[in-house]
Amino acid sequence: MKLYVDAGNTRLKWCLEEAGETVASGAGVLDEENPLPGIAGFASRISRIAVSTVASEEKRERLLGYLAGLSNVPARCYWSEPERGGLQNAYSDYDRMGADRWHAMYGAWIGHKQGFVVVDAGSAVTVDFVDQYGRHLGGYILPGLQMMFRSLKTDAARIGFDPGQVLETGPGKSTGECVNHGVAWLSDAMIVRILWDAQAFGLADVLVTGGDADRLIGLGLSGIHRPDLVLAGLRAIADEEAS
Ligand SMILES: Nc1ncnc2c1ncn2[C@@H]1O[C@H](COP(=O)(O)OP(=O)(O)O)[C@@H](O)[C@H]1O
Ligand SMILES: CC(C)(COP(=O)(O)O)[C@@H](O)C(=O)NCCC(=O)O
Ligand SMILES: [K+]
Repeated sequence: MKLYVDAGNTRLKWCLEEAGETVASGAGVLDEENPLPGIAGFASRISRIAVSTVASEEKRERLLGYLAGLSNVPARCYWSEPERGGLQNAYSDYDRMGADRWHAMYGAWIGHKQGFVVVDAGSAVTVDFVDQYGRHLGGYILPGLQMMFRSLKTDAARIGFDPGQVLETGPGKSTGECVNHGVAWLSDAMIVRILWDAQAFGLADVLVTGGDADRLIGLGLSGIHRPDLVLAGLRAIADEEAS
């Protein structure tokens, strides 16, 4: 069985694969004692461990320590690359790109050769454009939903509100509405712009991943929901490296 781990800034996602099929999957939190709840029963059958992470070095080392205690198989971390299988990274400092972005793009590239946008709505939101020739045209990094709520709460003394999963974008008539509608309104504007840019660059597909993907889709981001996109790219790369 092969274990794939996507450790983001908020949550860790994992899946176990055998003969090309996902046999188990789950999510956890890196800071917790067991960051992969549900994995223990499978530990003795693990034959490969591949990790994609954007967490701090300290957290990554703690994760590797946990994995070393779980299985004798050494865990290997996979990072951003300049090129793979015709997909070309736009960064000249390619190793500065978050591994999750590269793995998500590669996961998309495998099945979407007509050009695509990857929108990863995680702790931060990332948007990456790839054309039909596999050229990464570049991307954007924006604050994520919880990050925006947190900064409004902590950096302004008189903005009191309960953050909500609000899809209402009309002008607010209370602090809570102004914040919740405001954040939805901002996301709505981003969505319009993503769809506009996808068309302007001639990209056929929009792939949406990350914990807040449903929210963006609910706000009108018409795209393909691929919750597993980072893991799919990581899996393909680890397979290629092993063959
Ligand atoms: N069970 C959950 N725990 C934490 N955040 C969640 C959960 N479900 C959805 N979310 C949303 O997902 C976002 C984090 O997405 P995720 O893709 O897991 O992030 P990352 O890859 O940065 O760890 C949070 O901002 C939050 O709004
Ligand atoms: C932009 C990110 C924080 C997104 O990670 P996430 O919010 O999904 O945990 C991550 O991809 C990252 O740390 N990137 C490094 C900078 C870069 O990609 O240019
Ligand atoms: K992510």
